[in-house]
Amino acid sequence: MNRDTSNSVNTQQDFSGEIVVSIENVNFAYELGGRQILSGLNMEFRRGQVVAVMGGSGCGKTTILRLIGGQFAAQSGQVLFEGADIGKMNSAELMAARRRMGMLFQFGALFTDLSVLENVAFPLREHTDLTEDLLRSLVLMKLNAVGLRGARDLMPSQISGGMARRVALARAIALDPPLIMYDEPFAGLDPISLGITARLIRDLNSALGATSLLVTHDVEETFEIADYVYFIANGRIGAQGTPEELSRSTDPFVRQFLDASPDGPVPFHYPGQTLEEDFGVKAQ
Ligand SMILES: Nc1ncnc2c1ncn2[C@@H]1O[C@H](COP(=O)(O)OP(=O)(O)OP(=O)(O)O)[C@@H](O)[C@H]1O
Repeated sequence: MNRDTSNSVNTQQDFSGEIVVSIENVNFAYELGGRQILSGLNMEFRRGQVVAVMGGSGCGKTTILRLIGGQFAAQSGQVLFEGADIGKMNSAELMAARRRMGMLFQFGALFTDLSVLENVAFPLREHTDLTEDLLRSLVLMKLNAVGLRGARDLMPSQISGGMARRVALARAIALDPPLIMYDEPFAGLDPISLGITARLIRDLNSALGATSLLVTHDVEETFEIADYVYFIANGRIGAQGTPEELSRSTDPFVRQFLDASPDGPVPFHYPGQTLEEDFGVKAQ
């Protein structure tokens, strides 16, 4: 399937916030493997928005986060963060840009030998010269925001998975970043923790006046909190729109996702050799 935005759910983003991240005509392939992962990709992330990036396994969602974080550079096109081209930054500029991005990785690992308080203090100790008193107050404010001020002295082994995710969230926002990127923030959470985490992502984004970029498979929770959703397929935007627009869509690609159907335009097989080439038989 080879789609672009022009034949997908046809909407214009009408959010007034300034553009924080802009992905313009990006083409990307990893050196290893050589397969084209992103092809002429265009996306915009505006201030104040919670934007979800969804799509099948291996379609390139995490790769998009890596290009924004500057871990990899696009072969062509631009990834702009606050107007500056991430791919052209030197290492000092990249470090400064990354300080303005909060990142919560899949299963947001905490440092197991540091207390909850010290986990959240970590980025502040790394990047600022705050006095101990000020640092402690800031950390307690972040822990308060995620409802875990009382858990400050516990070690990661003493808290639940849902609580650990909230501590990781507090750590991701410790430096008040204008951009927060979440890679599968709901993975492995029970339904209650999942709901709490989703609501926190929305509330923290509003409280910080930030932009949140969410890579996720969880349609229901995501559609509750996102302002805008991009569906990726074959390295391009397969569909985009507000959750309301997408929910009403009859596009087979969108429906396959929303209805979680195994059959549809999104292929089950990773691209590769044909059955005939591998087994010497013709597929029926
Ligand atoms: N460092 C790497 N080197 C080579 N290929 C890679 C590398 N990282 C990812 N890939 C490949 O790039 C493609 C996109 O990977 P990516 O992790 O961005 O997908 P994804 O949409 O986040 O998938 P999932 O939802 O399963 O996490 C995959 O086919 C993967 O095998």
